[in-house]
Amino acid sequence: MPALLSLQDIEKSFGPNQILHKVDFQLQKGQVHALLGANGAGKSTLMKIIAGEYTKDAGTIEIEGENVHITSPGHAKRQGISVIHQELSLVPEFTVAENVYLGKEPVHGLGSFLLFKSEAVRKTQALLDQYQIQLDPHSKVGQLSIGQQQVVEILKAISEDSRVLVMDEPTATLTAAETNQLFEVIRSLQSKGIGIIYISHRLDEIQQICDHVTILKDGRKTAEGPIEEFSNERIIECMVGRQMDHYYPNTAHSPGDVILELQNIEKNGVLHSVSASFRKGEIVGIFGLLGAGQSELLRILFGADQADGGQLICKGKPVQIDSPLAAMSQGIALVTENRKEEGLILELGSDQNMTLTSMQQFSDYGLRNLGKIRDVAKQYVEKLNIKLPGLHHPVKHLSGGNQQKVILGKWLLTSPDIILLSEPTRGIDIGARSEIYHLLDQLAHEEKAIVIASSDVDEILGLCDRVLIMFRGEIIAEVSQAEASIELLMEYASGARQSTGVGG
Ligand SMILES: Nc1ncnc2c1ncn2[C@@H]1O[C@H](COP(=O)(O)OP(=O)(O)OP(=O)(O)O)[C@@H](O)[C@H]1O
Repeated sequence: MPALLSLQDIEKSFGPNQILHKVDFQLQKGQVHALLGANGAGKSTLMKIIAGEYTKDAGTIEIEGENVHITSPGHAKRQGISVIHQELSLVPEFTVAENVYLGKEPVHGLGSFLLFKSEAVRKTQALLDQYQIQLDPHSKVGQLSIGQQQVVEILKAISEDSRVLVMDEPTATLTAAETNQLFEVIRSLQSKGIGIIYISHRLDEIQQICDHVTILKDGRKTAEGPIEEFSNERIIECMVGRQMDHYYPNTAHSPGDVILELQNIEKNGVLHSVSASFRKGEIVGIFGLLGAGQSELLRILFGADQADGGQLICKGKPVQIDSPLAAMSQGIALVTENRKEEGLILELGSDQNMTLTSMQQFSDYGLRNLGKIRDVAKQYVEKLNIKLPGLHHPVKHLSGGNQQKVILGKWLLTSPDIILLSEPTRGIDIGARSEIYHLLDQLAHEEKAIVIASSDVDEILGLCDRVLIMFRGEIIAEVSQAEASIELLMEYASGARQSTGVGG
């Protein structure tokens, strides 16, 4: 039987840079096929070719044995190929059914429009039944969770008879429970013969949901086969080209004086009586499910949002942090989750982007020291393993993960005393993650206070000296690295285990 989708010898260049080199990829019916590779390896470029967003320079594409020449996104859709992007394209004011059948409504006449609406509900319900998905076709999409909204996107794709679904980091913004629900939907699609190309940097998920892997490195396929043949170690080796002995640094820190103290921080409806203290030279994790208040807390500490009550004490003095500028003058930096929106000037190169925020460091008598800028940028490009054609190359052309690394580099360069990070490795490949963990460890040894809010349990357990766990806007427990385990963290974070009465 021919493969559902077969790519052979695909090549693609942008200007002088060849991005894909004779890449082969075969997707079978009912397969969940992981497409893996470090940031910049070429995964998105390959997917954009099958989605009709880019045209290939060479190679062939076959769908169920038939040669196709995909010319546009519309054409790819008609061939049964759909991409579920991270940024969803739904209309929040419309119902589930209206969103699924959006764009297919009749143009003329109220009568036929009303008929269309009831037809849309009927057809959506039929799809929900067919795939055994629990969702009300009448619900307004804006009121659904992100996980449910993603399911609506999937329904939209299958309503158009998609046979190939590309999912790009589908769980990046999902809670653990939503991830499990998504996996159930994926299994149901799989059982009906739909093929899924699954892109993710989370190896635990890949082992759980995928049955086949293809790995790219620098635009070349380095390995392919059933998931059973791939341990995490082997996957990493194929991705980064070497073994990784010490993924986490695992060095002991010796925390010094308290540098930042939070006393009863309140934010109406979001945070309740949050007290904590952070010391020089330690890495503290803040763990909670999505919406537990951890990112809001960091925004308040950085002055991006204002608290409604409570007190902050920085370096022994009560302080008012009412703007990011005020935070920066106290030596506080925040690497946010929305790195793309908040972080880059797309037309500028990585050197400029990384050094803009810490310009004083790179100026001599008011003039920019271009040599210094270049040297420091180069150093961080190496440290963070940023893949780019050149330091001046506009960051808009970098892969998503590499853009994130540039922003991370920018903040690390401001030489802060207190570094707050929200989901610091989301979208970042495994090799670079490890580099970042080692860098943060080194910064802790240089007496910086590091605070990481993350929903990645593995990262919290592997990196942090102690963990504060948030549930519904409160810190309900504090556990040391020695005590922490996935089960314990999840029990607290889900509310199944009660508070240990922390505070202070
Ligand atoms: N439109 C473009 N113009 C120039 N270069 C591009 C363009 N799109 C992608 N590239 C380059 O192609 C390479 C591969 O990028 P791609 O986005 O395919 O990587 P990826 O494997 O999806 O990475 P990530 O995990 O970071 O998303 C990168 O070096 C990127 O700079």
